[in-house]
Amino acid sequence: MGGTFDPIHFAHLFIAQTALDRLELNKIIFIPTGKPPHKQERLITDSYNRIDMLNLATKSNPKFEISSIEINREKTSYTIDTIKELQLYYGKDTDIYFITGTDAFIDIESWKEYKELLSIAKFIVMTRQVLNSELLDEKIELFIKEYGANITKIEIPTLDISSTDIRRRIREGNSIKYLLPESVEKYILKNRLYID
Ligand SMILES: Nc1ncnc2c1ncn2[C@@H]1O[C@H](COP(=O)(O)OP(=O)(O)OP(=O)(O)O)[C@@H](O)[C@H]1O
Ligand SMILES: O=C(O)c1ccc[n+]([C@@H]2O[C@H](COP(=O)([O-])O)[C@@H](O)[C@H]2O)c1
Repeated sequence: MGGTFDPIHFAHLFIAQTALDRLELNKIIFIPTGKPPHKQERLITDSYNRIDMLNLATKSNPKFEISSIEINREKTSYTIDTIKELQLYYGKDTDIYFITGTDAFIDIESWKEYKELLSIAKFIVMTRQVLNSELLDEKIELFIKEYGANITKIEIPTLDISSTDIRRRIREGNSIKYLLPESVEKYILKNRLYID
């Protein structure tokens, strides 16, 4: 599961656990982006802080792992490069799924080499609000027909949590309690993240 995770919050953890359960996966790998292709207009928090928060949030779940493969890449993080690297590492007999929310997936045609990506990677797409669900379904159908894509859409209860909202709350001096794990909340306060 790729993401900026700036910071990780309960919706991320919930969709990861839902994917794990529904598809009976062996594990979830959280892959924080190094230089995200679609978020270059804003300054992303240092990768070591985002990794620290991921560690705190996932440490109680033995099926959750974190990978630094995108962080360690000098260049922009593209999902196609990540999938190819993972496929090489785990071998052909391992099924690898890329987990994403519908808000990210609906723009996949703007991703690097998206046609090839859709043909080599399996996707798990989690519903998220702010979405034209008819358009999404049309796209999924087209991708399956045109590129032989393997896409599993999972309907989840709407979770109105985002990293953007959490950062805004901190800037405005509001509480972020119950939107993310307490250990992550404490880490953010201690390290004075997102204050300006
Ligand atoms: N509330 C949510 N419901 C469903 N999917 C989510 C939710 N929050 C994040 N995701 C998905 O998790 C992945 C990683 O998300 P990301 O790290 O960009 O978090 P975000 O909350 O969307 O961040 P930001 O607000 O900074 O854009 C993306 O595929 C995104 O669609
Ligand atoms: O590969 C691409 O071109 C590409 C473009 C946009 C987003 N992604 C990936 O999609 C995931 C979710 O992105 P985001 O911006 O919602 O955090 C994250 O792993 C990004 O690297 C990938």
